Amino acid sequence: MDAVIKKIMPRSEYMEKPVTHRPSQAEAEAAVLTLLRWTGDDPDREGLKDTPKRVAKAFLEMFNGYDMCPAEELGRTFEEVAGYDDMVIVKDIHFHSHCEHHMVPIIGRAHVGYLPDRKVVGLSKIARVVDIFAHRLQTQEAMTAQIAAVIQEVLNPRGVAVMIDAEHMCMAMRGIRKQGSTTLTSTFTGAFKDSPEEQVRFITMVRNGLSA
Ligand SMILES: Nc1nc2c(ncn2[C@@H]2O[C@H](COP(=O)(O)OP(=O)(O)OP(=O)(O)O)[C@@H](O)[C@H]2O)c(=O)[nH]1
Ligand SMILES: [Zn+2]
Repeated sequence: MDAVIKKIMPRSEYMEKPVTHRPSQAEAEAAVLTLLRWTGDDPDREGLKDTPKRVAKAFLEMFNGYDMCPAEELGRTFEEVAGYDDMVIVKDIHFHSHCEHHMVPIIGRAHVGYLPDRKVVGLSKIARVVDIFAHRLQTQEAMTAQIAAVIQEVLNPRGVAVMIDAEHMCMAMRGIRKQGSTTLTSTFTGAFKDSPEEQVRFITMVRNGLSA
């Protein structure tokens, strides 16, 4: 597995744990204090006294995707699946991310399918990969492509399909202020890319829960 990860790392930096040069906790707290002042509030008042510390801690949790390697999650595979080689879809994977433009939430659901080539991966690992990428600053397009690419490269299935349906709070809370508008993105690789029928089957199964 290490060899596989090493092989893909130079090509796909986002698949490894990105190198980060984090500031100190004190620097992070000072930055939050500045932003509190930027809101117009008084950072010295009782209710805000511990907020810089809490926000710095919350950031470590919400952005823990920078400390994890999505390729590693897909390392353990199973081959004893009684010859099953048809589509596997994990749908409705709810996630919270943050847009890289405004650092406000993206709330959505990912649907991930693949066509196994002899081996399958634990279902939870697909959701873990979604979470790792979600816990980094994102655009929806990049997140969709990254999930598909890491599954394709590490698992090497016959094809991968990823669809994301998400609401961007930067469009709801500010700016254009459109509530309830959602964005759909999809990436298809391998047999999904080559075959419109496989794409339709994926979309139908995601939408209906059953194939047509
Ligand atoms: N393509 C894409 N755009 C995004 C995503 N998240 C946020 N955006 C958009 O990024 C754009 C940034 O536009 P800018 O004009 O640089 O910034 P802005 O003045 O804050 O834009 P407004 O949101 O229109 O007020 C906006 O149109 C956002 O809607 C995403 O995941 N994908
Ligand atoms: Zn945004």
